Amino acid sequence: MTSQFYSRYIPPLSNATAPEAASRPSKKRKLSKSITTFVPSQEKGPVTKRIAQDAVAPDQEALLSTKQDYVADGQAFPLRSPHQAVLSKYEEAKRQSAEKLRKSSAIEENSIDVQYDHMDTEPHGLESLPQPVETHELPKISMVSALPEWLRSATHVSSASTVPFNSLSINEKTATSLQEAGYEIAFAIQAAILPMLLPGPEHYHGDICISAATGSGKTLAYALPIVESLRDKPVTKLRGLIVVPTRELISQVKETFDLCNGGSGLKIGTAVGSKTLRDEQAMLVEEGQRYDPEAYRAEKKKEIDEDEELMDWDFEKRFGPKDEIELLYNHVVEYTSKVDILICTPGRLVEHVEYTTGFTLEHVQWLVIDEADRLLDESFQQWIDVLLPGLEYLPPLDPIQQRIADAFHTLRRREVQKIILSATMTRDISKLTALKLRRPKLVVLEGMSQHKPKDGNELPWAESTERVELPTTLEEFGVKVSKSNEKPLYLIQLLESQQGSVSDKANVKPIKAQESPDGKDTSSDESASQQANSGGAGTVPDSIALSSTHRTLIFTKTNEHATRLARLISLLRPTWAAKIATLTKSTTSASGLKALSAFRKCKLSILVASDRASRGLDIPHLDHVISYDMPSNLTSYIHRVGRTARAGKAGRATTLIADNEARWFWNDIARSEKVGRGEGRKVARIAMKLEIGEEERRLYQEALEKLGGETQGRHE
Ligand SMILES: Nc1ncnc2c1ncn2[C@@H]1O[C@H](COP(=O)(O)OP(=O)(O)OP(=O)(O)O)[C@@H](O)[C@H]1O
Repeated sequence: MTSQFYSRYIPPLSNATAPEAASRPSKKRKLSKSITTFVPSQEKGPVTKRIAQDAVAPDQEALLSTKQDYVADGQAFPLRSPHQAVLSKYEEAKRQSAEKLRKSSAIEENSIDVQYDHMDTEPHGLESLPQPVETHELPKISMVSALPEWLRSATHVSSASTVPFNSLSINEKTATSLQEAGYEIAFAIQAAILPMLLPGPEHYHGDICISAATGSGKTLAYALPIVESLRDKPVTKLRGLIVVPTRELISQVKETFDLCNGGSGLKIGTAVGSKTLRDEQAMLVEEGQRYDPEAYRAEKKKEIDEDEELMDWDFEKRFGPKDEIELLYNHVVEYTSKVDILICTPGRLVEHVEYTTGFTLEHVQWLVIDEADRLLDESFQQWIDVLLPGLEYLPPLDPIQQRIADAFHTLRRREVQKIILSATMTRDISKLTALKLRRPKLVVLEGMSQHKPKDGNELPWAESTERVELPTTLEEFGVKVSKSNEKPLYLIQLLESQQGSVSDKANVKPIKAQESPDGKDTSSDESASQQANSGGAGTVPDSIALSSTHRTLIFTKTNEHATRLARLISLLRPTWAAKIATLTKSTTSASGLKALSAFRKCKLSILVASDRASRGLDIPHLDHVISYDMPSNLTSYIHRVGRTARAGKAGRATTLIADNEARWFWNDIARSEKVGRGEGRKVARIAMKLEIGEEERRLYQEALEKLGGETQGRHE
């Protein structure tokens, strides 16, 4: 309405029609400039007046056009100041532009009318337009201060604080079996955790999260107290539940439990998924019968339930026919657990909770989640949502117990001791909250390195809990690969370099990283290649045999890459073929375990694996980990290299770095402030000059073609 009103009354700009023009909301107002003019006043002394070019009242305009007087508060004042000349020029310019505007307005009049009909504009005076309220930037909150108190105030354990096992209150039989296995001294994380979990004055009443480097002995830190607490239980019930991410880890964790179990008679079971569910069910739950006339009568009443029939039908379809047991008169079926402790993957656990009749979590007292960050990252059939209700479930009391409970207002609550562990423990509170931890405590194993950020200040104590520690005995190297299509040849040369006697042929030489005062690594490719040994064999070194004691674990980015790389190595070095195996997600459980076992026993020298093998695997005396493909992130790097240099032993980790990966690797891995390394340790650059002759190159091409043909054949 307003705009229509204005459009109808907008006259062409002229002195005579100036009143309407002055009050019309002009599109050009946006462009208007304010001019401050100094005007002397006879009565009040000098006054300052603002003139808006397009908002001049008609009477003012008329006066202004005389170039003699000026208007203030509706009154005309003669201009007498020394600025008169300047003002006159301004007035002349203004007059000319008003003239121009009038002409163009006359032409555009109609169209302006149309535009104004549709414009929702409001008249506006000279007062300043409302501006957005100035906001003050909120003070930055550090990530650490946003964490709950228990995550900020972790208990820090020095890696030097080890104690003999016999100083801890553990059973004599357990101590003996540990001693027989060569375990005399409890590692630092064990020395810290065992008193918190074993009965005694230092026992901690609450859940414990543990962040400690790879190979620091976390498995024993939880296995030992669980066995100690359950060893005297007269009846077998499922009381301990250990959840790990992979099948390979299950058998490894079981070995540690077996070690602690010496003479306790506890039954330790596993749910791996390598057997059929039905076979596994038979191993976990015993079906028997109990004399109970009352329950028998109740059972009879609810027989032939349609829902039950449907459930049974579904069950049989999926798992095969159910074994029916012949029930004696006045007897009911009774299920009992065949295991005290169960080690399982989350997927298999969910299947047993959902489909195994008689499988119950109602007696579980210990829950361990190993490699917690990985398990919490992946939902695995919402395993936590299936698990936790089972751990919170309270069986109904019999009438007498119920009356006593009511009389004393007893609050019934399950107290399951939860232990959450990882070398790269998550501080993601949303993930940890899902575990419903009770009075949680975070225990962090510190490295030997005293971390100092680049500015020389000590990190705030809490912030350092974000760091991950690498084993202090680990040596790390980075090898630049100039041409990524020759990466397999670099790998072969690297593998040959470690076979003792041939090391001098391999043309490998560590380069001391040259650190500039600002911490930047200045060692260039040029300097690297200059320092490299220029000699080389230049022929096909097919006579080089793999050392029978030296083992290398090679990581690739996918299962497919691992399989192809293992095959390519075999094609390039046929004499090695019998000493190479792969471990990937697609490897069957049985063959994976077989390969691992052979690798552990040094029957295999090279294991090519995907990241499936990067978590938790313990291969004693593994010499070398090679990241053939770059790890996807820092966490993955930490776990990969952590397969070596375990339990205080020496170990090496080498990463092959393509040109486009170099910046990320050196900045985010090698020089990351989030990583704690042993005193004075840093990732060393290795200059490796590829020394291959024409014959080797030809063989390489042939091998690639053969591999390509095989892969194609597989996909056809
Ligand atoms: N007190 C000890 N004395 C000697 N060896 C030990 C002791 N405790 C553990 N070990 C050995 O140390 C190795 C590493 O232990 P473990 O696998 O528990 O490490 P971890 O901290 O769980 O590592 P990761 O984070 O990689 O899973 C194993 O070979 C184990 O047998």
